[in-house]
Amino acid sequence: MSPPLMESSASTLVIYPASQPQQEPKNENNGGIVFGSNLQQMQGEMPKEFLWPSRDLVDTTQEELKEPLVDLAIFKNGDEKAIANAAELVRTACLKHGFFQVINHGVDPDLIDAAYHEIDSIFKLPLSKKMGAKRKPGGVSGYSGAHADRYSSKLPWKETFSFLYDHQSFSNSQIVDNFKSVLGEDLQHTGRVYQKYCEAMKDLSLVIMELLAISLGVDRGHYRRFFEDGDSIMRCNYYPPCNSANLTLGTGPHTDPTSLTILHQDQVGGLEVFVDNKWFAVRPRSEALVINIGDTFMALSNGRYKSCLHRALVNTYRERRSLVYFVCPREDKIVRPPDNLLCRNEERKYPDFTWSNLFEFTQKHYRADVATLQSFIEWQQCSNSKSKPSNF
Ligand SMILES: C=C1C[C@]23C[C@H]1CC[C@H]2[C@]1(C)CCC[C@@](C)(C(=O)O)[C@H]1[C@@H]3C(=O)O
Ligand SMILES: O=C(O)CCC(=O)C(=O)O
Ligand SMILES: [Fe+2]
Repeated sequence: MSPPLMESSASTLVIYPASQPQQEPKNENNGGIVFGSNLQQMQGEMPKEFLWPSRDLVDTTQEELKEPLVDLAIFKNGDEKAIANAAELVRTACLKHGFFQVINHGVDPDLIDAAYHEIDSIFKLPLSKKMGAKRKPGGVSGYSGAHADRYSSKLPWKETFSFLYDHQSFSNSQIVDNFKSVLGEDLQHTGRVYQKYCEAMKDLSLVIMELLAISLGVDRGHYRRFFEDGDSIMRCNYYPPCNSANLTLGTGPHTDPTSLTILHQDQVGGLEVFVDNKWFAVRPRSEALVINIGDTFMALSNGRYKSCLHRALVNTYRERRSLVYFVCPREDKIVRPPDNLLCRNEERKYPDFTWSNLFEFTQKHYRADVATLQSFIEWQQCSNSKSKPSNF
């Protein structure tokens, strides 16, 4: 029996109750919502699973944040005074909200364009093909339609495709191989584009790590060395247009559990950051990359640098895309601030943890939100007790 479609006129998505509930692990949604961009636009009332509480929706100021634009050309010129000035800009932004943008970052604009082009190659695939590449429970890699297999409420109005990037892989075709195996030979070129994109992101992330170290006054190479052998995550986001855009969110309010996020958004706009108790729009700048501090870097700086609280709105008329590279350490690395960051008698804000533990927490026990790190620390502390915090 084929599933009854709740579909209507032109373009973007279909949502249908599945005919048979599938065997899903605990916390996985059995409601049968399937969200696919290449099918038909649902009309009428918004399914209740996509409704977000008004406290998460309101208060957008429409104002743009005057965040610093950090010019990375200084690293090419080697002008130490300019580097110190840039580090000061970064420090001020990270102490306050954990967000800045970089220009002259060295990533080829044609590569960014190609990466956008390949977002379409992925999401315009038939739904059956995308479902064949579906993320496995407990892992982050693969296709996800509205995270409907994981959650049953506050579904994000988006499709995502994620994959891991091992900084130290001996193979220079790890992503090409991954695309071929999960999406087929036809997506080989897409894999090649993202292979190059991730290589460029890795190089850039290490430059930013150096700038962060300078800005915190620790050994300049400390964070660069810490992340050199990391295991990062690349995610392509596709947000279909939504005729009830004011009732839902593309990505709900959250801080990234990862270390540093390097994000490019298209010209539609929708990314917002929370500063001084208000949501501010981040103006899309094609020449810039957005940098967010994540929870793991907040811990590495002993809480000095704020993990950036942000969200993504959807648009009534236009589809939106973003390219997100989440910088992560190697999974078994102990996350702890460098000794020479801590002043005499300064208390540690967070106990030691490994990235693999925090990652697992976000995939198996907790839906990343505005309080992930604190909830993780409490969970770790009482991991032998029965009352573990959970927001599932
Ligand atoms: C460790 C991770 C959890 C998320 C994927 C990676 C990096 C960022 C996280 C995420 C994007 C933060 C917002 C909520 C989330 C559920 C999402 O909307 O996609 C998060 C990711 C996830 O668990 O899939
Ligand atoms: O699409 C965006 O602009 C934001 C996405 C985001 O915050 C995320 O994927 O973590
Ligand atoms: Fe994010």
